[in-house]
Amino acid sequence: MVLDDLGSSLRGTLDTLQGKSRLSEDDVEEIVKEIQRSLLSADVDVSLVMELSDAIETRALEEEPPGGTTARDHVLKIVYEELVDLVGDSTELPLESQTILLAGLQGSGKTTSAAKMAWWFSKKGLRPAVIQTDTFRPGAYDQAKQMCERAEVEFYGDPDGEDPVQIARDGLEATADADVHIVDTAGRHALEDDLIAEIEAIETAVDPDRSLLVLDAAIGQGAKEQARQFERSIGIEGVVITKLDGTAKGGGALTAVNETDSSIAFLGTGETVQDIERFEPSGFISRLLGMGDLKQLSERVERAMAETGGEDEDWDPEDLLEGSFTLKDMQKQMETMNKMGPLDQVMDMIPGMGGGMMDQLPDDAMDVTQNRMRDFEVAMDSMTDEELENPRIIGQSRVERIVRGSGIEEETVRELLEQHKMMERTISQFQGMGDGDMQRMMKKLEQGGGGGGLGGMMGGGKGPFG
Ligand SMILES: Nc1nc2c(ncn2[C@@H]2O[C@H](COP(=O)(O)OP(=O)(O)OP(=O)(O)O)[C@@H](O)[C@H]2O)c(=O)[nH]1
Repeated sequence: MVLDDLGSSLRGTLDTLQGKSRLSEDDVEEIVKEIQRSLLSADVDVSLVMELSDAIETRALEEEPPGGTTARDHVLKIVYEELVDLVGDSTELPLESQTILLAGLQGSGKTTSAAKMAWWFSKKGLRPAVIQTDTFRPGAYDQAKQMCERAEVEFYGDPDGEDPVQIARDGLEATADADVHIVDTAGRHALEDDLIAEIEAIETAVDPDRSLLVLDAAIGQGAKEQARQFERSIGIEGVVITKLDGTAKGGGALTAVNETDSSIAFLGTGETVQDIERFEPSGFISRLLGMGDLKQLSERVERAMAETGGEDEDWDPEDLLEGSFTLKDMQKQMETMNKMGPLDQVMDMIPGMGGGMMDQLPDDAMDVTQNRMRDFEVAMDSMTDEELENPRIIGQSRVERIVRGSGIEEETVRELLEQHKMMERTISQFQGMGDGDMQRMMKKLEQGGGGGGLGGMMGGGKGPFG
């Protein structure tokens, strides 16, 4: 993901400041060098890098750390603030009726992003429609239609149409009842004159409230020229950076933002329609620096809760804080987690568990965890309602029956029961807490305490990463 290397190398450098209360010039020089190296290797424009590193250097040397602040925290705060400043605010996107035009080169992810954005607006309670005007790439129509079906949003396209401008006009008319119109356009391998002429004509026809440039995170310095041309022809209000789930560097996209004097609107983090995040500078940089992103996490939890809770009227997540924590509750929690997306993305958002901690995990740790969760679910499917409600009654003979019924190894079934006990203990600590206690607990989490719950799922019932 963008500047990923910056996060881990910076953490390493900052760790050498542990215990110091003041920064020396050498310390600052070392940190600034590390930041420059990471940003340049992530394809961030040289002048941007110099601007940022100068600002960090000046502030780190001149600003007095507030009393009681360690040198490490002081410099971390400065780096955080300057990076937030570098990536800029997110593109303004009022939750109201609007027309959005998507532009970009072939394969940048426009069609995928159109469906994802429509899904995102639909989750915000608006009625979106995607209009596909790509008459250039065979297959674009079917792809857009299928993705919109998956996103459960309205779609307009004309597989036999030859004039993209006419399709755009017809599309706006046919979907007049929708609030948000997202107009997808054709891409080309390179910025050719006919692509520019076509998109200008579409822009004139649909008169969008905002035009967004879709950029693959893998784009390097080429982003600059591309951004400049699109800016000149249609005006760019925001950038959508796609494929951030890959190994791409992302620095080129930051350059494009700077070049068009625009901002980042959305981040694409996978191939399915839900893999989209609204760009939030502070959360994004926190995550990058391994400080978690509570806002994205709570959005995901809420969405997943709405989906899992909605299917089962007997289950209310709030009950967790009252009655006993049963295996059924645990099963629901696991379903919720599955709906939240890949575990590594989720863990990155948990304060104290992202960044540095993730780096220490072996690459296959996440697969193991996903497999473990699947095994747990299969084992639970072989339990009776009585056992799920009251796991304490599960003795040796019941364990043997579950093993026979599910085909899951006895050791795994026992691990599941252990895991449940551990989570039950954690939940019981939350029970009976007042709001003030809750806030203190959240604060502790923000400062890096793990705890049971989600983290407890990671290890063999021995706590986070055990
Ligand atoms: N991993 C990953 N893949 C993505 C993401 N966004 C798009 N893709 C993939 O990138 C490829 C190209 O995406 P499209 O949406 O077809 O790109 P496009 O810009 O519409 O392409 P044209 O219509 O040819 O201009 C597809 O295989 C998508 O599945 C993302 O955020 N992550």
